[in-house]
Amino acid sequence: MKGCLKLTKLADTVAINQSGHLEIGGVDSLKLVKQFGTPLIAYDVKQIKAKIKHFKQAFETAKVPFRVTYASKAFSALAMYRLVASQGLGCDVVSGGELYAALKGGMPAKMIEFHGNNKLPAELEMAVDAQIGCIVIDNFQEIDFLDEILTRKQTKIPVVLRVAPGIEAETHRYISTGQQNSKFGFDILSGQADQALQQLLANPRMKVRGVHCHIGSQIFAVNGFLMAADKMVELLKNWHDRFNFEAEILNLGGGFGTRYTNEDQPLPPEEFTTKIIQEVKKRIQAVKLPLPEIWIEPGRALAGEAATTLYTIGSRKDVEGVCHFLAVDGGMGDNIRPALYQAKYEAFLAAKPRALDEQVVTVVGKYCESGDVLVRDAALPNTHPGDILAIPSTGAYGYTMASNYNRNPRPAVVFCENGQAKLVIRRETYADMLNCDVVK
Ligand SMILES: Cc1ncc(COP(=O)(O)O)c(C=O)c1O
Ligand SMILES: N[C@@H](CCCC[NH3+])C(=O)O
Repeated sequence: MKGCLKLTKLADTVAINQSGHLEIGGVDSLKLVKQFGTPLIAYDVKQIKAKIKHFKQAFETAKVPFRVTYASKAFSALAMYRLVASQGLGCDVVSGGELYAALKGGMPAKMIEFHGNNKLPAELEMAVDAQIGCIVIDNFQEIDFLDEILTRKQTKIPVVLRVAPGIEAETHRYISTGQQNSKFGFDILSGQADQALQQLLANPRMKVRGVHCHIGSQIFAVNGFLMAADKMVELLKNWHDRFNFEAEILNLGGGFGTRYTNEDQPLPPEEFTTKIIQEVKKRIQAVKLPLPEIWIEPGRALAGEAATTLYTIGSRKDVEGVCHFLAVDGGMGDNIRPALYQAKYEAFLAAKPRALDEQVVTVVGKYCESGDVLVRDAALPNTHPGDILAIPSTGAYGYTMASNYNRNPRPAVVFCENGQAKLVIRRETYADMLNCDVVK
């Protein structure tokens, strides 16, 4: 492959400065590397703000009551909670650890909702003590745990009931959650959801504010969301007629697909959201119920495309006709997604993003696993040890799913905006990694 045209079309969001280098939030990526080292996860803050604005605008234009709740499992950092809170968003948390971080990050307690299929009693107690906005009830055991806590503390909490709407989302089966055999939420068909609602309505300490569903993640077709909306409105009508229940909130979850490679063509957030809003309005009007607040929970769609990971290229292994491996100084410890979901990414050189491709290689990490692959069949110009490789769209489920496997430290994270870079998570040190080893 000699001097081929670039095989990959760079995303529109990739900025190139006058030196021809990749620029992130107005900062030269090579300068970032000099200052902070690699691997480095660099966010363009303006991109996050723009995504937030587009989601909100869809609701504002439609003039419907709403809340956009950031699914913080996508990227849980104090700086991120602070940023999304400053833009008027709430957040969802799925563990005591995320709840702790959200509160420390300045997210108002009332703007937090708590998800999870096995919330521990201690986590529920933490949520009750903080008086968060609502607990999303997922199963019968949780009702019992929560009831015990509320009775002991002589207090109340708003709750939302999560159901599995029986929708098969078109995505990887590991990240599909709305189908009947999902581990999340109450099943509708078997009558478990009815039973849960009746139990909650009879409990004076839990105020049922609404219903929730989430069909899965990295979904491109809006159809699944529309089907879920239909199912949920049908359920609300049924519950209104049978139990006199009026929902204040209809939460349709997150899962909006984003661009990792050229193959991904997501609808813009405002278009996607507008279609969902229209469907809910139409269905609610048809059954003559008052329109509840519509909530959505984007995670990846806010954080994913905004970050690029910068790596330093190291060794390579070529066996003609057999394999071509190019290794970088990170890997599955900072991005497990290719190994876990066969997720696809693109790569280019930070110093010359538009240079002609000369080779096709498998970009691998430095971890002691053959599955430690970052990009399969990456078309790249000729590379040399020390060159900086950029992998875009790494802002969601990268850092939060990172590990210390092989005692490799987690990378640093910077927020870049208007030509300024701010370190928001420092690089882990070898000493950090021994913090929990109590036998020295
Ligand atoms: C309940 C819930 N809400 C929101 C999300 C966010 O998903 P995504 O990051 O794909 O938007 C998830 C993750 O799949 C989830 O489980
Ligand atoms: N972690 C997954 C998504 C799961 C979302 C949580 N339910 C990913 O990287 O795509």
